Amino acid sequence: MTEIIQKKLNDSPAMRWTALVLIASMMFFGYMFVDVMSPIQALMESQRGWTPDVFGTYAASEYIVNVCGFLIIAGVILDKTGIRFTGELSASMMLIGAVIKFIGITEWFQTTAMADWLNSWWVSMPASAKMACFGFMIFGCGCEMAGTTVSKAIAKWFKGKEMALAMGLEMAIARVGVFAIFSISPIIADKMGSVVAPVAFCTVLLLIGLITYTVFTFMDKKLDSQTGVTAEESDPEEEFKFSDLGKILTSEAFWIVALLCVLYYSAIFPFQRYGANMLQCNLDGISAEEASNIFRWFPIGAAVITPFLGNFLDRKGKGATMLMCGALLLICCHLVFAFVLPETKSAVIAYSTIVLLGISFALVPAALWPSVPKIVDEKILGSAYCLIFWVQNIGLCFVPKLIGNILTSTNEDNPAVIAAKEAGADFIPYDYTVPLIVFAGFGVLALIIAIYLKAVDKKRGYGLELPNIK
Ligand SMILES: C[C@H](N)C(=O)N[C@@H](CCCCN)C(=O)O
Repeated sequence: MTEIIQKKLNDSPAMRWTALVLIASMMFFGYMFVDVMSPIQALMESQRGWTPDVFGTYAASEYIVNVCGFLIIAGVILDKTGIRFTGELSASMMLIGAVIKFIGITEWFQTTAMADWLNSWWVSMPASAKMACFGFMIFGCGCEMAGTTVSKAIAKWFKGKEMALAMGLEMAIARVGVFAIFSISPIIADKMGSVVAPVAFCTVLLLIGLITYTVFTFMDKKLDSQTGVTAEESDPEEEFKFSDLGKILTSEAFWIVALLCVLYYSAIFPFQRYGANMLQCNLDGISAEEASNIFRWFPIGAAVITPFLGNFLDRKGKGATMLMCGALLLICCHLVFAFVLPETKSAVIAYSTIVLLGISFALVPAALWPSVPKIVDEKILGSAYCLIFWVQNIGLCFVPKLIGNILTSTNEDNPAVIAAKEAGADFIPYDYTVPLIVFAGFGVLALIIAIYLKAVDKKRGYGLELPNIK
């Protein structure tokens, strides 16, 4: 008897890589929007009165609704409704949040009765900042939900194929987005003479992201029709149930990965906020711009290396070992920044440590996210990703504030800082030793958990050290 083997859409490399480009575009534009204001903080202060404190509140607003439980609901939505609906919902929420933020910072909005009312309470936060925070909260819900949806979509399309490479490429593309917006946001603001222009530009890009994801949903529908997955045919046994959430939360492997994730990322993303300033404080006589130029090798280095490590993971495995190496590198880098750089003030050490930190930032994400499908069932993968993001978002929301407080309190008696403040200097030479030790401490805990994960993997046989390509 002749068996007819039907080729599925994702069996074609051209089709599955096209799908990746379409979904990664949405994240590329999303990551651009996240950081659109970061390089124009000084302009926001002069044009809209956003002090560093207002900026801190604005940055935290991205995560606050997620931390309050939205990501748990997002996981249920993702597993109940699937990647097509959730992706569209996420992209729409990102767009709606962006539009609110755009309106909030326009010249026109500042003249409205609503702005007068918003200015009448919590007066240290201007009306523009309150509206921007509200928009950023909605955007943040959409962006984090999109991040988990994209991971589930890649796991579906690349299962048994180049899954880690695809996840690595998606993250690399997103990091290029951060690099791109850091470069072009000040140029657009300068050319158009307003902080509104870069935000408007990124809002339009989010609309394009919604369109690219919509195109992907047609491809995904076709794939489901080929694999025979339709709403009517789905097996009740295979359907997501609320009790599955309990299964995830009582799984030891889930908590190991979630804790590793929050500890590692707490020493990365919050550090990213202070990194350029830390370099300026530790290297004598360099400007903020020169410090940023050194620091930008960090995300770009990670973007270049992540796909190669993803490819290595697909073919050779060694995921748990990669997590350990990444955490170890992180500790070494933060300790070099804390103790070696202030003594030597060497640009060579600064550059090489930034590159090494970039390698760490490639090793851990490249190994961490493709490991999740190995430890949880596919039907609860969306919830597992969302719950990991939820734990991680708690760290991302509060660690920047913690580091800010530590930086302020450990520099209260610093004569150089006191003198610079009294002179009204633009640049304050902070001593970053204690915050950097705290970052290294997160790395030590992440390393201990990574070692434990490797031991658990050996015992339970999750296959974290095995290649993905079968
Ligand atoms: C900030 C966000 N929650 C996050 O963890 N981002 C990861 C990538 C997660 C996988 C995306 N599909 C990152 O390393 O940027």
